[in-house]
Amino acid sequence: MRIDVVSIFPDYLAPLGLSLPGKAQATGLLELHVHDLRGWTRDRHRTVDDTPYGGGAGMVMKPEPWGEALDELLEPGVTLVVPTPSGEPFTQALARELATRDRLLFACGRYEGIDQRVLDEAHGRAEVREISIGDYVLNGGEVAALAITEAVVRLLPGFMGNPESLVEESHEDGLLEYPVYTKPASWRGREVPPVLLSGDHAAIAAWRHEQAVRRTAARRPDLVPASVVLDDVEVRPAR
Ligand SMILES: Nc1cc(-c2ccc3ccn(Cc4ccccc4)c3c2)n[nH]1
Repeated sequence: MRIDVVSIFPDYLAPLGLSLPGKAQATGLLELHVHDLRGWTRDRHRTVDDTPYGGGAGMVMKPEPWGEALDELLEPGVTLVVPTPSGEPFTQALARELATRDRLLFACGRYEGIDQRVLDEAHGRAEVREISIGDYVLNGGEVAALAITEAVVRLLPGFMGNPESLVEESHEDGLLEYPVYTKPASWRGREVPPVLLSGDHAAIAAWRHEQAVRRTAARRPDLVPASVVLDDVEVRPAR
């Protein structure tokens, strides 16, 4: 997979060269290119923003630099990913979908966002996904680009040492992760649940599933499948 990121803060994406994406780059499974949007400005001050039509606080990112950046980078077969507070929710299912693409191009906005005409024009010639990583407001798209990239890259075949670890993890089966333990068996007077030391793999799997269902019911009732009934778990109604 090739990933391109356009931002006015390219250094913000430096962490992509480390840890998981870093390893993937080293093994040639991921090609990462980070670009400074100002490289597509034409004026002496390298202007990327201006006041909003219709008034209001803040500034809006000008269409011209983005238009020229996308002219160069949004080639056929590239999926444009635009982080935004008003986007479709980023989920594990969406991460799996994006992991099937050959190329992703992240347009990281700042200020109050990117002139809408840039996105409208892009829709006419590419797959454009406007994505929110949560119901909170960031100052720009870079943090979202880092999060989406990490969630996608770890799903690509060959990137994770043990692909088995992807199968039973949080949200893959629609449930939250069960609690995990490691040595020592006793720590500050707290013991590891005995079933985990039993060697009974069927009992361990059953215990882990029940723990995942209980934790999901308690913390994310919105994720609990309707078919599951738990008589002794307090399920707080969704707010
Ligand atoms: N999940 C999520 C994504 C973002 C996000 C993404 C890109 C941008 C570009 C500018 N801003 C700031 C902004 C604040 C308010 C209204 C509109 C834009 C961004 C925020 N916040 N939260």
